[in-house]
Amino acid sequence: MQYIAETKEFQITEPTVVSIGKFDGLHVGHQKLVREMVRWKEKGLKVAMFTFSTPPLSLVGGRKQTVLMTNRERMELLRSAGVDYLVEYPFDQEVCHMAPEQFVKEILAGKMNARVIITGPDCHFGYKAAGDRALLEKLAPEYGYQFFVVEKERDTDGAIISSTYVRKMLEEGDVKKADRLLGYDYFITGTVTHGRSIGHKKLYPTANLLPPPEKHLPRFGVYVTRVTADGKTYGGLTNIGKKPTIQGENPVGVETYLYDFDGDLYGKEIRVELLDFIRPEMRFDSIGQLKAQLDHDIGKCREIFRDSWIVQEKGKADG
Ligand SMILES: Cc1cc2nc3c(=O)[nH]c(=O)nc-3n(C[C@H](O)[C@H](O)[C@H](O)COP(=O)(O)O)c2cc1C
Ligand SMILES: Nc1ncnc2c1ncn2[C@@H]1O[C@H](COP(=O)(O)OP(=O)(O)OP(=O)(O)O)[C@@H](O)[C@H]1O
Repeated sequence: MQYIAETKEFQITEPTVVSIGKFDGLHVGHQKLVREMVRWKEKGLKVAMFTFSTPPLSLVGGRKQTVLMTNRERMELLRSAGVDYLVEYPFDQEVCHMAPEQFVKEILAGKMNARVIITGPDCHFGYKAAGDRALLEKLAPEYGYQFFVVEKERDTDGAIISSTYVRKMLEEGDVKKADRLLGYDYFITGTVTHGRSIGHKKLYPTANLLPPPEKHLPRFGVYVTRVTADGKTYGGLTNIGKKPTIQGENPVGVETYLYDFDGDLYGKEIRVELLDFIRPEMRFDSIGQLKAQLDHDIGKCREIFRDSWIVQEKGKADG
């Protein structure tokens, strides 16, 4: 896949099938759209995604806008979905003020070399987001592309799947639903760092990671997780939050106890996939009480991994 980021100076010469959007999380609705695009490969088109690069922590209405995926994670998922070109266009004043027709002419038909454009029904682009499906349809003959709309994929209860909806489910701690909407298990990756060493002295040893500031985190609490570290997969129990039992202001951390692991992960990159919500993060009156709760949580969840294929299956697949 060719990754074209932070530049406006590019020209795709191969004919393409193009879509526009944020594609945050690449949920099952996005995946349906991408599958429709990939079908055009047999007709000789390359799959090209037009997205805007999101600054690491953008402010929307004065509120920090977190994302399901960092730009790098999105790039990796789009690559494995079969995308040939990923354009992360700088989101600046010029493009914000571009007339919709000019956007179609210069960017979609021009730089992206679109012969086919596929979007959802609510696609918007250009100045004041005035460009829409009607305009794309109208301009198709003039700029020599075919235009198709993919209907919105819905959840089993009829709700339209969107990145906003997935973020909301995570905020409510409903990771099972979020995972279903995403079509894969929501994950957080990062490098294992040193905590305050209270864990291995008084509690349990844990692998701590500080998530990137833009990463959307679920409700603070304890989650059953699958952890990949050093090419191996482990069952885990992960606390996401600020450890209110421990004095002082702690940064938001993702801290995992790994089952059947005895080793050192400091400095290594790990991937923590969220499978189920166990309980909210709580403030205990003493470390002793927190320890009693951890004994209980760890014991209870060991059963989940013993009875389940979750970790073993992944282990087999990894060879
Ligand atoms: C499974 C699990 C559940 C946890 N639950 C809580 C909790 O409810 N409240 C809390 O204050 N800390 C909780 N913690 C965090 C502990 O306070 C933390 O492991 C300990 O302070 C060690 O931190 P350190 O690695 O920085 O030394 C939990 C940790 C784990 C692994
Ligand atoms: N559920 C869905 N089914 C099919 N296509 C979808 C679905 N959701 C979004 N799309 C399409 O994917 C493209 C990228 O959309 P975008 O990432 O902006 O959507 P979104 O998930 O609805 O995000 P947000 O919640 O931020 O509005 C658009 O063409 C959009 O219409």
